[in-house]
Amino acid sequence: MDVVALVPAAGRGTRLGAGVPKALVPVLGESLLLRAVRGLLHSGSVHHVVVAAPAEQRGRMECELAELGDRVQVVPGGDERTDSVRAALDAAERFVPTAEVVLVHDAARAFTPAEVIRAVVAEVVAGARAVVPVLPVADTVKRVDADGTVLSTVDRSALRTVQTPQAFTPEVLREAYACSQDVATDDAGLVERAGHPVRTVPGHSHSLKITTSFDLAVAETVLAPAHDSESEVCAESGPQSA
Ligand SMILES: Nc1ccn([C@@H]2O[C@H](COP(=O)(O)OP(=O)(O)OP(=O)(O)O)[C@@H](O)[C@H]2O)c(=O)n1
Ligand SMILES: C[C@](O)(CO)[C@H](O)COP(=O)(O)O
Repeated sequence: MDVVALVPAAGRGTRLGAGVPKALVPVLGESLLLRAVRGLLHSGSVHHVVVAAPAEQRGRMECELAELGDRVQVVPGGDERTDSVRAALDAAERFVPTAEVVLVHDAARAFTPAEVIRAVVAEVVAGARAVVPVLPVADTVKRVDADGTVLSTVDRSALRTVQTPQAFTPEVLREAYACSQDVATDDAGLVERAGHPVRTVPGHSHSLKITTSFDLAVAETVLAPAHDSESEVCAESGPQSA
């Protein structure tokens, strides 16, 4: 099965406020972008990666990823995440027309464990057309009005927070993007609007989206050390396969 991952990395990182695009922010000496793309390829389930970069940072991101070889392409992204994914999807059709599974994975989720990547791919290989990793909601959730007064307490038992990588058949993702010019907060949202069922697999706390300076501190002290020691063990025991 030929698997391509699209990596939107064209965001500004406004909430992090690092002064450079978030994907280029280093954690223990390596950028979020390099960590995210290498994690996909080293999972053993992903064969090609198309990165959507800020247009003016395309060359810099190509240099950042050069060590990973020609299985990685970098294209200009867009103003919204959805625009960046659309640009990467168009490019993937040219670079990897043979792909049978397409993942979409935030560069900001640079510490996603390999087992999550392998799980979403396996679910599509097993017949699902769209798959997302999810976690249960740990806090009580309330609906509030514009003044901040509580309207109701939501039943959280059926609620899940959603991560990436999200996995699709190429046909379903293309159809979802062709059907809609809307901005969606995730890709599965467009697939849902196109009327297709979306399956879930367990997500992971280490797949945290690095959004704020607190998240970056968690990455430096917890996620990167754990990920780096796990990678050393995997390197010693050889590559994994899908
Ligand atoms: N126009 C955009 C906006 C976001 N992204 C990417 O989408 C992922 C998830 O977005 P988020 O974490 O919200 O990143 P930013 O948009 O950079 O964050 P902020 O809203 O704080 O600026 C990131 O890898 C980001 O680079 C993208 O490719 N193109
Ligand atoms: C796609 C996503 O990571 C799923 O949780 C998330 O919605 C992206 O967040 P953003 O702040 O809307 O870019």
